[in-house]
Amino acid sequence: MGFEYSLVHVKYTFPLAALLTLLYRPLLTKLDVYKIASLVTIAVVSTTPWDSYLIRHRIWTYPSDVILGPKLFDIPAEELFFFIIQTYNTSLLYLLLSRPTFHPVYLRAERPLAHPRGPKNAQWRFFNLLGQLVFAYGIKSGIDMIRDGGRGTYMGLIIAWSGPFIMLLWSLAYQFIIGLPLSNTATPIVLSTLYLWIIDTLALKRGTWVIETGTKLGIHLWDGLEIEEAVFFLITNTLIVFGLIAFDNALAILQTFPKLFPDVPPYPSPLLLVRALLKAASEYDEERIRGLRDAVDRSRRKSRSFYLASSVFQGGLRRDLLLLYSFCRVSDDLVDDATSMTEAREWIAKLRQFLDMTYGRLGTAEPAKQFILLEFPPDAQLSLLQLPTQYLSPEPFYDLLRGFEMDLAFAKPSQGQKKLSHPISDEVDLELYARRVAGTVAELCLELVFYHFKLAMSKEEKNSILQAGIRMGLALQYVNIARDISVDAKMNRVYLPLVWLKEEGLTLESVLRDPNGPRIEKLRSRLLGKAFASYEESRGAIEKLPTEVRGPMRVVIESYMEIGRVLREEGHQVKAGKATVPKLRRMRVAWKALNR
Ligand SMILES: CC(C)=CCC/C(C)=C/CC/C(C)=C/CC/C(C)=C/[C@@H]1[C@@H](COP(=O)(O)OP(=O)(O)O)[C@]1(C)CC/C=C(\C)CC/C=C(\C)CCC=C(C)C
Repeated sequence: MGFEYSLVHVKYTFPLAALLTLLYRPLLTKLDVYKIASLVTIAVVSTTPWDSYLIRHRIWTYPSDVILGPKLFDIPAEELFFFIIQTYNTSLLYLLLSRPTFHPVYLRAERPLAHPRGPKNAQWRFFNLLGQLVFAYGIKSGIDMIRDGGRGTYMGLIIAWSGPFIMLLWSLAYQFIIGLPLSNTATPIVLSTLYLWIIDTLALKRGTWVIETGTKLGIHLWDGLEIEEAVFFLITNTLIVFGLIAFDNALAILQTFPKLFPDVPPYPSPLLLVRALLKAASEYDEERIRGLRDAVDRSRRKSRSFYLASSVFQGGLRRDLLLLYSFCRVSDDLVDDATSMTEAREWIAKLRQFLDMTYGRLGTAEPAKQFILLEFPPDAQLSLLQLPTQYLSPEPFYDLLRGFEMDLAFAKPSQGQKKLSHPISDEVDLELYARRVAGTVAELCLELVFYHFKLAMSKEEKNSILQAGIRMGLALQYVNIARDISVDAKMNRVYLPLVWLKEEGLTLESVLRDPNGPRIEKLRSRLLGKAFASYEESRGAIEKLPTEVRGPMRVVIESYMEIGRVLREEGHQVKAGKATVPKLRRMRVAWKALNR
C-alpha cells in the first residue's frame, strides 16, 4: 500500500478542479450539472472494461506500493477516480470557454441535393463523409495493430476502443464540431491535454504507473512521455469535448425548432437528445436560424451592455431576450432614423398594424407575414417575424409605441409655428415617458422569465415583482437620458423636465444651443439621483426571481447602471458624445454581479 498515486490527485487534479469550480460556480446551471453527470457516467462505463483489460493483460501496471489497495475489476480506486476527475475538469473548461457562445446560430439547414433551388450547405455532408472515412480507416488500422500483436498493441487498443465513439459523435454533431469557434473546440482539448501530459510525464518518471515493454512503440513525444500516453490523453479529452458539443448541438436543435420538437422538458432524456441529433438538417427552419443570427448580430453591434448580459442567460430565455431586444432596437431605429416626421409616424402606424394583426385585433385576413415582407425594409423583417409574441402580452408593446410617439412630439418649429414643442413639462411626464419606453421593456423581460421558469408564485407576488421591474426600467431610462443629453440635443430633444430647466434659469432653446456647462451637470446629477433612488427601491425584487435568473438579471441591471456611476465621476470617458464603461470595468461589474 502507498500514497504515490493519491498524491497525483492531491497535487494536480484536485487543485485544478477546485480552481475551475470556483471560476464557473456563478454560471453553473442545473443543466450543466446534468451534462457533466451524464458525461462522467459515460466515461466511467465505457473506460472501465477497456482499462481492466489493459491491466489484466499487463499492458500497463501499478506497483503495489504506490496505490491504496481497493480495486474494481482490477482497476485501482485512484485510476477510477482519474476517469471522473479528468471528465469533470475538461467539462468545466469547455463550459467556461463556451459560455459566451449562442449555439443555435451555428445550426445549418442543409438542403437535399435534389432541391429545386439547388444544394445549400452541401459541403457539410461532404465533410461529414470525409470524417467518417478517416475515422473508419483509423479503427481498421487499430484493429490491424492489435491483430499483429507486439509493439503496436497498446496503440492499437487505444485507437480501436476510442475510434467508434469518436466516429459516432462526429456523425451526430459534425456541424458543431466544425462550425463552433476554436475557443470552444480546440482550446479545451489542447489545454486539458497539455496539463495531463505534464502530470503523466511526472508520474511515469516516478514510476507511479508503468507501461510494460513489448506492447508499446517505444517512441517518446518528449523525455518521459510515451507516445501512447500522449495519444490516450488527447483522444480522451477529444471524446469529452465532442460529447459536450453533441449535447449542446442537440439542445440547440430542441430549443430552436419548436415545430419539430414541441414539448421539450428542461432536462431532455438521452433518447430525446439523440432523436434531435438524428433529425435531418434539411428539416431545420432556415428562416428561424437567420432570424436568430440577425438578432445576435444586432445586439453585438448596437449594445455592448445587453450583448454581454445576454451571454449569461441560458437556453430559451437567452434566445427570447435576444429576439425581444432585436425587435425593440429595430422599432426604435425605424422611428429615430426616419428622414421626416411623416415617415416616423408612418413607421409607428405600421408597427401598430403589425401588432394588431399579430394579436388578432384587426379583422383582416391578410397574414402578418405578408404585411411584414411588403411594408418593412429587409433588414428589419426577421426581427418582426421572429418576435415571440405567443407568450408576450400586447399592452407593453402598444405602450412602447406610445413612448416613441412622445419622442416625435419634440417637433422643430414648423412654418408659421414659433415655439418648440416639448412633451415633458414636469417629473410626472418624465416618469410617464420612461414607463412607456423602458418600464414596458422590463415588463416584457419579466414575462419571458415567468414563461420559461414555471414559478410556484401567487398572482400578487408576480405583480409585485413586475412593479419593481418597471421601476428598475425607469432607473435605466433615467441613466440613458442623463448619458445622452448632448446626443439628444442634436436630435432636437431635451428629456429634462421644463420645470427643472426653469429652476436653473435655462430654456429649451438654450439647452439645444449648448447642452453643456455647470447647470446642465447639476440637472444630470439630479436625474442620476432619481435613477439610483429607483434602482435602490427595486433591486431587492431580483432576489425573488428563480435562482438561475438572478445573477444574469443583476448583470443586465448593473452593466447599465455602471454607465450612471461613470457619469458621476469627474472627467469620465466619452465616445461619440456618450459616456462609456471601459471593457475591463464592464467585465468586473458582470463578475461581481454574478457572485453577489
Ligand atoms: C440581456 C438582454 C439581451 C436583454 C434585453 C433587454 C431588452 C429587450 C432591451 C431593449 C432595449 C431597447 C432597444 C428598447 C427600445 C426603447 C429604449 C431605447 C429603451 C432604453 C434602453 C436603452 O438601450 P440603449 O442604450 O441601447 O439605447 P439608445 O442607444 O439610447 O437608443 C432602455 C434604457 C431601456 C432598457 C430597459 C430594460 C432593459 C429593462 C430592465 C429591467 C428589467 C430587465 C427587470 C428587472 C427586474 C427586477 C425584478 C428589478
